Amino acid sequence: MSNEAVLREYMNTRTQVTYDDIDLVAKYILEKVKCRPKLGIICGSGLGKLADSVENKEIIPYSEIPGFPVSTVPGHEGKLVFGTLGGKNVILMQGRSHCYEGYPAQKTTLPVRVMHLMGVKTLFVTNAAGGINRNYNIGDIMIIKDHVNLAGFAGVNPLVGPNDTRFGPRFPPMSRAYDLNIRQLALRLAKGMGFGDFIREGVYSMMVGPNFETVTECRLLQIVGVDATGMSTVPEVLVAKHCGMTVFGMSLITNMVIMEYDVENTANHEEVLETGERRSKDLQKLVTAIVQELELN
Ligand SMILES: O=P(O)(O)O[C@H]1O[C@H](CO)[C@@H](O)[C@H]1O
Ligand code: HPA
Repeated sequence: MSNEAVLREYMNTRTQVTYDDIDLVAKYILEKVKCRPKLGIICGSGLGKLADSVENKEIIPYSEIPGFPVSTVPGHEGKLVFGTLGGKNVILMQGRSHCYEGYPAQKTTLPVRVMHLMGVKTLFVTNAAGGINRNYNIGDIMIIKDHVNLAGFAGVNPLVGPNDTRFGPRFPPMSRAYDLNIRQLALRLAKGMGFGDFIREGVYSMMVGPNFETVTECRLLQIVGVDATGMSTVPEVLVAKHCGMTVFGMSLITNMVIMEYDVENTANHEEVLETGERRSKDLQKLVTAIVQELELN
């Protein structure tokens, strides 16, 4: 059996993935590409077109990477795209996996730890989300200033389990998860591009899904100060902060959640993908401009 096959079989049988396992995966990927990225970008539902802005692409499908979770959801292509964006070396995840697909939170976030061991210091997370804030509109871009880990209230947290301090501390702080400097930069650039009418800053919450929320759940989220809700991102941010990364996040408001009982319309994934398609050029422009101005450490 080739070394690659041995690694694949080994990773597929792991229940508790260790630091050394993740290091093997990081080294496996680095052997396949020339690019050495300092910035990672995760593309949410229907937002994979961000990869169109990447130059000098080197692509690896997730299915070829031992131990990598493969997304089963439409709108998540499942490719790692390396290259340059805004003059910086980046690794872009064209699609993500989610806990509702049946993956434990530790597995959905494995790519973040892999990026960390590959030398990535800054992580951009993007997602499609339902608007809770009644002042928001479909197509708004929300810079994430904080999150509520509702999944965590139910015990879904990728940091549960033995802690390896080579990644980070047992009790990581989470009060300043989303980098203020990048948020301010993004806001300034968005306004400069004429996006002032649809750029927002707000709080994201995550429930596991896969069902969309009930009316009362949405009303509850509104009461606690949530502006937009989804089924991803939070586990990735927890793992990224745990290993000391700088994090920046944006939600595309793809639909407004249903807040009235007994109305006919319902949330649906098709609308989510359509809005992603409609805003994809603006998002590409904004992300590229932010990356261009960013000082990466
Ligand atoms: O969070 P991303 O991956 O953007 O996807 C969002 O869109 C899907 C629902 O339409 C859910 O997976 C939700 O989390
Ligand atoms: O309304 C929503 N709820 C949860 N996740 C979502 N992802 C896109 N829209 C939504």
